[in-house]
Amino acid sequence: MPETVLDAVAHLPEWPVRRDWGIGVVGAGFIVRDCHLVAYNDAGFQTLAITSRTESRAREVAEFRGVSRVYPTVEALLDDPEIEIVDVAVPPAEQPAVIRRIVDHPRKVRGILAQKPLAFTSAEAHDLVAACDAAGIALQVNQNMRYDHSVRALKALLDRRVLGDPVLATIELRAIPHWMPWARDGRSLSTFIMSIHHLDTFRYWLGDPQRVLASTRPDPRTTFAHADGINLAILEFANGARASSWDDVWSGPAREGAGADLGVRWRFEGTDGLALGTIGWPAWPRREPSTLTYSTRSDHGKWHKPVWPHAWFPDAFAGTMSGLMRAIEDGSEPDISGRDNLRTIALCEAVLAAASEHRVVPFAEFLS
Ligand SMILES: NC(=O)C1=CN([C@@H]2O[C@H](COP(=O)(O)OP(=O)(O)OC[C@H]3O[C@@H](n4cnc5c(N)ncnc54)[C@H](OP(=O)(O)O)[C@@H]3O)[C@@H](O)[C@H]2O)C=CC1
Ligand SMILES: O=C1CO[C@H](CO)[C@@H](O)[C@@H]1O
Repeated sequence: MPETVLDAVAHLPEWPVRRDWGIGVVGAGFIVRDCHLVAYNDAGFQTLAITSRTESRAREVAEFRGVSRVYPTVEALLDDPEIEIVDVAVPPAEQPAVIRRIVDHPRKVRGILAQKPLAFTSAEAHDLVAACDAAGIALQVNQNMRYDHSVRALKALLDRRVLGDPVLATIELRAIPHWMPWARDGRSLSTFIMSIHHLDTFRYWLGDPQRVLASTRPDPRTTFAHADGINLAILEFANGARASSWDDVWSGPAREGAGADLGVRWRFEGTDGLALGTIGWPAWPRREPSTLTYSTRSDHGKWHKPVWPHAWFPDAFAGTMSGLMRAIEDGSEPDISGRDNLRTIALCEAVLAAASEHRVVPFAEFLS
């Protein structure tokens, strides 16, 4: 049996050699102000400049978080010779055009960290990956649940086969995302904005599935028109493993006077062991660390309960940036590259098709 005790840093990112790569940020909204810039400051990363659609908002965020340069446009930011990495955090419908402006600029930066979803269709995501390739710019996608500390620690256990052969993985989200105004204009609501985190996490833990089953219904609280609110998905893998996410963005009338039972719980069962996790994000803005508890046949009923102070929001945001910096240093493909993310976008497409057409969808149908 493999050693069942996790090493003390299994839940953390591998850090780059240089932490002072010059970062320029596009967007000055919630996620930049309260997660990206906080996590980068904590990690010792160097955010040199920011630009956004509304310059005054960029200026406010820059002053609040200590970013010294504010530029009126993406192009002005790209003209700054010290900007090596561009961190894009604009609404999904705006993102492809911003990435194309970065790629088309005469001065080529070394890397782009794009938000999830990379795009709302596979075709657009493919175009963006090809454009970054042609420009020689490394593209990383901010699927930062892979850097949630419980999710990452489980991956370390799986890599060491501590739990044996994978049997069943589940993620149960009973939480209420704060949908931004831009969320109403997309092709999809929950699938491409929230479920994408869990679908990507299943790919990180288990690889690509063979088939997808799914069902969706609108969430009774969300007043704007949407098809995919509450999402139930089942993934079938070639090795026999199954994964299922219940993305319950309604969670009952918890905001309307009923008692609330909110949380994100996951569970992974293998032939030799069982792991249970929680993701503390629903407590945001309170920092609630994610947790992991696991036990194997050789533990004779005892549980391992590593404890750490880190939380998905904001700490995991340093991990995805770190992955991009390491790839630039090594000249290798980023760990959550645009190319890898095409498969997560394909999985979102498969879930949407399975749910809306009421059929079992082969994953390969959306790979091209
Ligand atoms: N990985 C994760 O865990 C998370 C990812 N996200 C992603 O981050 C992105 C931003 O979300 P969030 O911060 O919540 O949204 P906000 O609406 O709070 O912020 C969006 C920001 O982008 C700016 N913006 C919009 N269009 C452009 C443009 N064309 N060029 C430059 N700036 C532009 C807005 O400017 P203005 O001030 O004028 O509106 C605003 O500052 C989304 O893609 C979302 O999916 C969000 C939460 C978590
Ligand atoms: O990725 C995400 C996770 O949480 C956010 C805040 O509720 C969502 O809006 C979002 O886009």
